[in-house]
Amino acid sequence: MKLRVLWVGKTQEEWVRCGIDEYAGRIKRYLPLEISEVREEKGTVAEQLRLKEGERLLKALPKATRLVLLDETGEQFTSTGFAAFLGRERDTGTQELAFAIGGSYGFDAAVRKLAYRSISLSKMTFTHQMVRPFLLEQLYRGLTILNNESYHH
Ligand SMILES: C[S@@+](CC[C@H](N)C(=O)[O-])C[C@H]1O[C@@H](n2cnc3c(N)ncnc32)[C@H](O)[C@@H]1O
Repeated sequence: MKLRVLWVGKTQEEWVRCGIDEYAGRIKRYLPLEISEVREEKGTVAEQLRLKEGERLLKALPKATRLVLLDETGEQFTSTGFAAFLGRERDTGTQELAFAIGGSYGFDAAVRKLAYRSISLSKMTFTHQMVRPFLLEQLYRGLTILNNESYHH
């Protein structure tokens, strides 16, 4: 199974980029990972930004992908539960599992409609930039759990 992480807009802070690079590198020891970045839309009308960014996210998705949205209102997992979810996808023939992080205003209806699941990292709202290393760390943690390694306590 291949993992894909999609997000909207460039990573602005160097310290966020360091976290992304660190955990993306670690994940690649276990599974192929591709990061897809789509252009952030400029403007002030939230619906228009969501619509344009949604079109770009959908265009960046290969056809045979299972799409999981990162959303503060989504389903919550423990890290072991998330590892079990990854393991089920890996072991039941999912070719590619894609995790999408929305732009500053989240996702539009077309993206939500296509999604297979929606997951929350917390009931709190993070910036779309901060969620990048948080998600990658949880993917890495999940893969170490599946491999019975000592990272998770
Ligand atoms: C600033 S948030 C957008 C908040 C907006 N109220 C919404 O309706 O989604 C930007 C993106 O970061 C991600 N995000 C922020 N907090 C999150 C959380 N607690 N769990 C999962 N994803 C989160 C989501 O992908 C979201 O689309």
